Amino acid sequence: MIKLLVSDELSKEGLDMLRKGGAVEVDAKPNIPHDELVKIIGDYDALVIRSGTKVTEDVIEAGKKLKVVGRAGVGVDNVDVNAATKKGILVMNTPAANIISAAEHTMAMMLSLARNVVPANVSLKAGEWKRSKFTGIELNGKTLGIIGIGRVGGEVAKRSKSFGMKLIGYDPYISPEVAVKLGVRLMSLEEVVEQADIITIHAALTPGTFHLINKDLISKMKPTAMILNVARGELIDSQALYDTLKEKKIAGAAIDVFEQEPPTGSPLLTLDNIVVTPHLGASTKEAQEKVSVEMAEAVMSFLVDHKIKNAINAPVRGMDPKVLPFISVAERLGAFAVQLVDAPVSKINVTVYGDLASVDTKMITVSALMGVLSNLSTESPNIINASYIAKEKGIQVMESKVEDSKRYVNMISVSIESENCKREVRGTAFPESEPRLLGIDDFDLDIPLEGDFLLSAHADVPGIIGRVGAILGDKGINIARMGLGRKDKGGNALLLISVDTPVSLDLIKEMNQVKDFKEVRTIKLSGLDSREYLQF
Ligand SMILES: NC(=O)c1ccc[n+]([C@@H]2O[C@H](COP(=O)([O-])OP(=O)(O)OC[C@H]3O[C@@H](n4cnc5c(N)ncnc54)[C@H](O)[C@@H]3O)[C@@H](O)[C@H]2O)c1
Ligand SMILES: O=C(O)[C@H](O)COP(=O)(O)O
Repeated sequence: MIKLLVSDELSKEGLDMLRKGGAVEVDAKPNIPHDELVKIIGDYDALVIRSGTKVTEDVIEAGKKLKVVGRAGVGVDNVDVNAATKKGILVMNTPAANIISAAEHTMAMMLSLARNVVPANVSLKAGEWKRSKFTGIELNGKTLGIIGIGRVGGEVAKRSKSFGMKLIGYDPYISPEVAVKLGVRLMSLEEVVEQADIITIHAALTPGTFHLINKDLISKMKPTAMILNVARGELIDSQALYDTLKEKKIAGAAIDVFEQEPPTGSPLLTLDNIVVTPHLGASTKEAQEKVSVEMAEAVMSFLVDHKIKNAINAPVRGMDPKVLPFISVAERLGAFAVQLVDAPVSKINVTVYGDLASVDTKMITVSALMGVLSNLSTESPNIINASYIAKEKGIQVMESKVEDSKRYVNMISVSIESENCKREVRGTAFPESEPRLLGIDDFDLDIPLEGDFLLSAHADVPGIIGRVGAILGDKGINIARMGLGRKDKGGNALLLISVDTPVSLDLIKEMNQVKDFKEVRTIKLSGLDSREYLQF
């Protein structure tokens, strides 16, 4: 039975969905201490989390059976994605399910800050009636600086525009067209910080965005300006923010997220010009239902049907459907090619020809690599860790694209180099048919790319096929199909026989001694035939 652990609070709807059908045994242990998680994670195939659980390297190492980490939410900065990738563990999230809630919370924080809602509430409840003390500012006509104009930043832009705000922003990765559509004038980070009346941060936390808003930038803010952070605590240098607020060098801040959560003992909590909430951006009934249901669906369909959705560390995002039938072709070609070389592989070149040359073919390269590594590695390569394992083994991976595919609409070539040789195999997928092998080195063939083979390179002399047939017949090995290729009459020839039972290595050794045979090999693809292919 597949076992799944939920280690943060997940709404009932998601939990019910995970438990529906009984295919998966679900344990919910919200807020489990880290040490306890490390102790028990070895029993589980899947882990579902929110931002509370830290999926650090020790969790990944201890997760011997772990296949997937599902983040019910956006940020995966609490997951060591590199460590998961090395181990072939899929990491997925729900990229859009809570963004409206995060944007609405940003607006709530902005309005609350602008109109002193929180201190006025405290004052009135303490028996005071001080109206002028809490005079605020209008958002109308103010300049909002949005740093990080992705999903949440974009939603904040739309809402702020309807409040009559002028929008400026910084995001090194969005296109000018998207910014124009949102009505945001793009400028440098420094200019945004200097010109904005209110700054709101919505970048993802990455090594490159840690303390993006540092002491130097904070010192450039207008003395009347306010800053909001509903993204991640680590995006702002909180010591610099504290010093600035303490000295009243800016008007205020509204903070939902902290460098350390919970922010126990943080000096920020002692200031009266800051509004804080305990990471509530996604804490609405609607968002929690959506993230939990979406994550439950995605994790179940991965565990049960081998379908991947919203992957963080698999090369499937935006994959063209055209690529799909070629995934198993590439894997089989890789597995075939590597069995043609005897020395350690130093280089793999995957070339796509024809129609495929116009689309993203990263999945084809990774699949070919998986085929190669399935014969070289004990580490169970999959689409997630194949590139990492290849790098570890010092194998150089190259990809090329050629628009002209000669005779075929599409073709893939996998060539493998080792110290003393270079071998190449070519193949394709015809519509509604099994993968086909179209050639080996200089020889053209056409034979289904499945099962086990006997390959013979020999002199093009009469009687070879008969001799091979007799040897195999003698051992009770049935020939299923046969492909024959030669370049010049009387020169070199190649025979590829698809056999019903594998040919033993002893027989291969024996045949290599026979006159006229230059290279006899057995090639095994039968392990791949029974493999469950991932769908997207
Ligand atoms: N407080 C909450 O509960 C809550 C809820 C949802 C999301 N979040 C957080 O909000 C943030 C935004 O989420 P999203 O869904 O919009 O993510 P997103 O990936 O859609 O957008 C992030 C944007 O940041 C931009 N970016 C990357 N590097 C940058 C840099 N150096 N400077 C400026 N911009 C940069 C990216 O180009 C992208 O447009 C994330 O940090 C996410 O974890 C928090
Ligand atoms: O990145 C996110 O999705 C938010 O920070 C929400 O985090 P949460 O799931 O812990 O509320």
